[in-house]
Amino acid sequence: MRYISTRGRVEAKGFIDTVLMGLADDGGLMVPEQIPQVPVATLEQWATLSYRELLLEVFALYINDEIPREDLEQLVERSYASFRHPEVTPVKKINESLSILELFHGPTFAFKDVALQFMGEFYSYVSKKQNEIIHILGATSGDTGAAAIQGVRGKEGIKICILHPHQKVSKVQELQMTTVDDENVLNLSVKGNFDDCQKVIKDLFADLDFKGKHHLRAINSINFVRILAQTVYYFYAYFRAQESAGTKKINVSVPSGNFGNIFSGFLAKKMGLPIHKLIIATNENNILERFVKTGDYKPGDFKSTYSPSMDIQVASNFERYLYYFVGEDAAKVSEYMNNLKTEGRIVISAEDLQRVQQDFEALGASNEQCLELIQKYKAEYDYLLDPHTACGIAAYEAHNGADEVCVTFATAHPAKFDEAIRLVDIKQQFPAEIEQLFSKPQHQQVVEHDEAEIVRQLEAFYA
Ligand SMILES: Cc1ncc(COP(=O)(O)O)c(C=O)c1O
Ligand SMILES: N[C@@H](CCOP(=O)(O)O)C(=O)O
Repeated sequence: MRYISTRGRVEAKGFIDTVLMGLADDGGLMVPEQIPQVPVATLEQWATLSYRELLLEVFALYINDEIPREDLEQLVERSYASFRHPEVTPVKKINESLSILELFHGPTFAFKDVALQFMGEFYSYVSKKQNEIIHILGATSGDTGAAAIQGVRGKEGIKICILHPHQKVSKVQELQMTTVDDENVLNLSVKGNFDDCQKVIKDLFADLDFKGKHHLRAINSINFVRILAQTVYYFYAYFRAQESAGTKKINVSVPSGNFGNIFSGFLAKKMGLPIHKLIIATNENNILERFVKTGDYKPGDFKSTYSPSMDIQVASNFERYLYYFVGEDAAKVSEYMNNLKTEGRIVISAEDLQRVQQDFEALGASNEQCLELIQKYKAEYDYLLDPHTACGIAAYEAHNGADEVCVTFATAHPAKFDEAIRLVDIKQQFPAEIEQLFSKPQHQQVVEHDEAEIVRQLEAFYA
């Protein structure tokens, strides 16, 4: 398998080089040259595999022989040894039409651990095997940063710098990132929002001299390996839902911001997994909902909500979807992305919108809906939703049809977002791993939203 850029101006690469490249050198995102197809007979065989076995099968379709099978098995073992649940991502049945895929059993209690524990091991492997310098640079609205730091803290040959928006992440997210005292970790708390942080890192990755000089590597979902690792749990969730769905169609409802998680579902669907609808759940930052309903992709005003990890206007992975939407025409993607830059929007025709709506439904939940659902599910099912998952439930309730079942993704543990949980007078007990963070000293540099200042910090750190 070779990988190419959505903008068509990068020579095809193998898997390891694609991961090391992160953002494509022409500013696009890397995608596989062809999406591997999984026949129905293979899906039937995969249906009983464990999470780890499934991962090996999915990855085998994408990495050729660049990582020997035994090495991959060890990477997988090490990656998921830190998970607190033997199934890695268990599925809980809530009622006849709803199950919840719990993606928060990793070390930092959010879905990001699933891909980033693997990525930490992968970078460590490549650093040792190929003597590569790994200087990670990432942006976070709270969860990616915590998971990435946890995945590589103290690892030889690796340094990591994470930009997070100052005072716009939850207290637990901030503590998870900033109480780490390993010397290979730098936290920059940027006076701006997540979109500002993401733009800075995209600019720096697009500056090929800077990227090359400092050996910059990406951990955000601009990196294709993140997408691939997230694809595995779509298969796992589908197979669990299938066990009791009978003849009903299976939907997934996915709390979304940067469009990485749901794009992994789109990829799984394109590989042949017969998911019926991909339901995009956002909060009041509802650019994705507006696109699915009207065909107008236009960043709006940034809003701070109770689900801060999804406070995102510019959804990074939307470009990967566009690539498939326009029939893998890189010139057309470049034109659309240029429109976004110069005119501030991408508009598609009513006819094309119907194609979008064949795959996707969408809902942007309000802050009030989010709190109501946290209360309702606690009262009716004794299940405590985190506010992001509550947005997923709102979208499931709005869009799941009578002959359909839905797996809603629980993307974070409620303990990470106690600010919202307290508003509905629910007192939760923190897991010990989170409780102990409150007594630790924090390490972070607060910086202006100023690229030159951030560059100075990075040059000193990576030297
Ligand atoms: C808890 C949580 N839910 C949902 C999302 C949205 O996922 P994505 O950015 O992949 O769309 C994020 C952040 O990305 C998150 O941290
Ligand atoms: N919500 C994310 C935002 C970054 O998304 P990514 O999937 O591109 O890493 C976060 O928690 O940081």
